[in-house]
Amino acid sequence: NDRVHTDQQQHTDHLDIIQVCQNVIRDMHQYGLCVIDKFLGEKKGLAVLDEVLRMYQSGVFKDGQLVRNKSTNKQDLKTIRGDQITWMDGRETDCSNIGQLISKVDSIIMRANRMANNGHMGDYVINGRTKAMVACYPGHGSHYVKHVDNPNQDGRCITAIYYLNRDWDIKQNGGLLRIFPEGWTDQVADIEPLFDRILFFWSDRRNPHEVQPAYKTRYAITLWYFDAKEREEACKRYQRERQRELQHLTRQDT
Ligand SMILES: O=C(O)CCC(=O)Nc1cc2ccccc2cn1
Ligand SMILES: [Mn+2]
Repeated sequence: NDRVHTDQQQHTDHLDIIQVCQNVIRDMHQYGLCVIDKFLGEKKGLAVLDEVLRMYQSGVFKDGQLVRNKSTNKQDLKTIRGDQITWMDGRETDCSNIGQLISKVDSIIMRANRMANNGHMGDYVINGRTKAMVACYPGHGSHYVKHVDNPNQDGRCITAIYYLNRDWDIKQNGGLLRIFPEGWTDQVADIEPLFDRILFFWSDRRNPHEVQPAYKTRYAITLWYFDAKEREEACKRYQRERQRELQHLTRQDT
């Protein structure tokens, strides 16, 4: 009966995926963002967290964004390091759980993109993504100023962020992600960076967002998915700029 069990299990897993994709399509269409909790389940979530912590201990993270912070009393600018980041493709040794997370996000994004009839999932044709960016906010007030991930059509259409923070108390620990969805006049979306939670949102100007100061180490893994056409255009633009630069340089030489 265990064979039946596994077929049954695969069947429900299959249904879960379809259900998840329908939720993603609906929420992205209605709100431009989508939050899913219990994405991997406790066991697999902890395995991913364990790999991230081991990587952090090994010192591969580089200092990310420099963030200026006007200290209230004195006028000197205290710079608070924002996030520390490292990029990975998920095939690194001893990172198989991070690899499985990436594959699961890929399958949901690609399937949702196929399932959505035209007009939904933004009419994008998703054909690739960046590597995974593993980020850590070391606490003591590190934050990320309000910004747009893709302000100038670099090809990225969906941001996917997987959070790894257990027992996170937003009042004590801060680190809230606040999204200011364009078109929502007086509303914001406050997302707590909770363990085993995944967030999807349109990467362009529709979703300016900020990370408020964190007072406990705060981990997240981010993937950005490309729209085929926008990405192709961006690469062509980049090539043209490179050509112009090179011609300019060679002209200077002659
Ligand atoms: O951790 C979160 O809740 C979101 C943090 C966040 O927005 N990170 C981020 C990090 C980035 C690093 C390099 C370039 C662009 C970037 C845009 N966004
Ligand atoms: Mn961002």
